[in-house]
Formats: sequence, structure tokens, C-alpha cells
Amino acid sequence: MNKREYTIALAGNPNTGKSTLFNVLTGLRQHTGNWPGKTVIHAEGFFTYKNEEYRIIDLPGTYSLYSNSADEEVARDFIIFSKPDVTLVVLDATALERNLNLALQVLEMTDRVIICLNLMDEAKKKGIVIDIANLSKKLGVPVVPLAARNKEGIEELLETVARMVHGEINTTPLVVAYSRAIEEKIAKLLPLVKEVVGEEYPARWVALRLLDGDTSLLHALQHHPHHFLKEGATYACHCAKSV
Ligand SMILES: Nc1nc2c(ncn2[C@@H]2O[C@H](COP(=O)(O)OP(=O)(O)OP(=O)(O)O)[C@@H](O)[C@H]2O)c(=O)[nH]1
Ligand SMILES: [Mg+2]
Repeated sequence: MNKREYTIALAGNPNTGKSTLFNVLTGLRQHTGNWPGKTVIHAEGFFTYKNEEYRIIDLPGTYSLYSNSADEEVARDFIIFSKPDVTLVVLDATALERNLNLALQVLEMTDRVIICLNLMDEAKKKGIVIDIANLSKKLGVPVVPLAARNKEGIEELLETVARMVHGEINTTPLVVAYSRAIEEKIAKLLPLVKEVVGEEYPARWVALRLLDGDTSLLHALQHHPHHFLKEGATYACHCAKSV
């Protein structure tokens, strides 16, 4: 019997070192191509760690994961529809505040997240000190410091990835609280969304996207092979307009 291969996605703002990390992890076992139907180049690579096979996808760098561009949609769709076993969110440690925005968005989509705090060498040079343990506690997911270009922190990252795919890490992703008005709408919509998407998709995130009038997500859901989901998505969208 073939052993299972784990899928890892690399997300993050542009220029945070995703491709550098991708190259360190995969060496020469990689190829680039086009996503079907979209002119966004993606890279896919493979590596082995402790006798287990991993596939890693270098997603386009984005500042958010809404539907503002093809890049954002590609990254968003991969996390939502392909359900990677682990999503690595690569952050620039010298611009943590700006980078955290994307991390919080990913935490709304999946609980299998590891934060890679990259460019730690630059942060140190600039005298930036980050309390890793506290950040990890606040975000509710592991945070691993890295200097990918110098191959620093890679072993700890791989070990954390392995533990996560084996279900040895319990995460409690930070839930962003919105204004009372929005939370009330979410509360109304949530049971309906749960009925439609069940356990298959993160209900709170879907509700938020619907409230935001994200028609592209709706479109993606309507093309889902599951008939019930297609109809449900249309219905949920209709309800989102009226809550
Ligand atoms: N000092 C330092 N530089 C790094 C590190 N990791 C990556 N870089 C540099 O940062 C720059 C951007 O790295 P990339 O790997 O291309 O970043 P990316 O996230 O793939 O960028 P996009 O694909 O544009 O989103 C390059 O010049 C890298 O050499 C690091 O840990 N330390
Ligand atoms: Mg890149």
C-alpha cells in the first residue's frame, strides 16, 4: 500500500521569503506550472522527512485572501478547497504588524496553521525582539522563528509540521471579534451556513464572506460538484442579503 503524502501550502505577503523557504525544503524536486484556467504561475515541490512524503505548494504572495485579484483567489481557493494538511504562513519578522493581517485571515479559514516568522536575522540586526511563546499563545498556533536564506530554523519547522500532520498539536486559532452589528449577523447566518456546508468548510469564514458580498466565493461554491452545496450556496447568499 502506498503511504499517504501530506500537502503543505505556503502562504504569506509578497517578499516574505516563501520561495526561499520552498527552495530550501524541496531542493531540486520541484516544478512550476499554471493553475488550470488562471494565469497564475505556481510552484509545486516534494520533500521527504523522516521517511514520509510531503508535497508543498508555493502560493502567490498576497496581502489578503479576499477576491481582489486572481492571486488572492488562487491562494484562497487552495486553502479552502484543497484543504492542505498544514498551511505555513510566512511572515516578515521586521514588519510583523502589517503581516499579521494575512495570518489572521488564514486562521479564520483553517486551524492547521504554523506561523513561520522569517527574516529573523534581519529583525535581530534591527534590534527587534519578538516574544515567540507569547505570540504563539495569542494566535493559538505554533510559531517557528526562521532565517530561511541561512537555512536556520528548518529542523524545528519540519518537526512541527510532522507533529501537526500526525495530530499531535492541538491548535486554538484566535477568533477575530467584529463589531456587535456584524457579530449579530454572523450569529443569524451561522446555523444556515452550517446546514449547507456542514463540516466541509469553515462556517464562520463562509458567513463572513457572504456578508461581505463575496460573489466570487459563491461562484466557486456553486461550481462545487456537490449538488446540495451548490443550491445551498445560492440560498445562503440570498439570506445573507436579507439578514
Ligand atoms: N535576510 C534574509 N533575507 C531573506 C530571508 N528569506 C528570504 N530572504 C530574501 O528576501 C527576498 C524575497 O524572498 P522570496 O523567497 O523571493 O520571497 P517570496 O515571499 O517568495 O516573494 P513573492 O513570491 O514575491 O511573494 C529575497 O531577496 C530573499 O533572498 C531570510 O531569512 N533572511
Ligand atoms: Mg515567491
